[in-house]
Amino acid sequence: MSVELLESAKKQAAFAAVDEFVTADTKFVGVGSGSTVVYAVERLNEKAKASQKPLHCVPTSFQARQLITAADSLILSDLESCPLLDVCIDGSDECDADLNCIKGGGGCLTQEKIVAYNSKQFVVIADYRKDSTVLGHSWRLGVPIEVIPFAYTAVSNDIKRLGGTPVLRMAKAKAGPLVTDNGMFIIDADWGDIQDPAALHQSLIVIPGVVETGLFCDMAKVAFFGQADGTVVRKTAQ
Ligand SMILES: O=C[C@H](O)[C@H](O)[C@H](O)COP(=O)(O)O
Repeated sequence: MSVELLESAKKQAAFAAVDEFVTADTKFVGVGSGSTVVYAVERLNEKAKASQKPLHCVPTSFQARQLITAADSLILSDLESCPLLDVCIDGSDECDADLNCIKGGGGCLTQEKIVAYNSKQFVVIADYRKDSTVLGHSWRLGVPIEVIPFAYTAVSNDIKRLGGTPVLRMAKAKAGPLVTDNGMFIIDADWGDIQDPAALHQSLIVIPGVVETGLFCDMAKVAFFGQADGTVVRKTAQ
């Protein structure tokens, strides 16, 4: 599939989600991170401009903050000012049949989970490649796990004990590890097909040094998947 068609699939998904979940009554929106969210912000900005009503947007990353700031009709906000959001719209690296997600492929996950948790609705937008049945099946880069730098070897050893294969994520244009928006490292850990993502998350989150995992379980109720043919498949959690 061409890059143009893939981008178009992302855009269709993002526009469909914003059009359904951002209504005249919507005031507070969580803005996810990644390449698909760029189109959601474009649509949010169009809606805010057309309605002339304030749309307060809480970012989930430095990237999201920049997108909101660059959009001339959106109001940049935070969880102190807006502790409960109407909706959070975010991308995903893989989504299973129950709409559990793997997130963090772009290095953002902890702020994303906090914002999604503090939203009345969490809506996923993605292209068709992310639509899966079992997590870990199509996303082969591993589950992103954000860790305190001091603890990364200890956490890696615990991940091995849990049957995973941990890899410290390295930066692209800097020597050494990737450093997240929170000053942390990311370990990508592969388990192959993950039959019980909630149980795996629980095993990981109790390890000292783990800040958050990229397993978003039982959070999304609706997902929009842009297709290669320009249509959008809307799925609800089973
Ligand atoms: O770290 C990045 C975030 O979790 C993204 O939402 C996720 O990687 C999906 O990104 P994209 O829309 O670029 O596929």
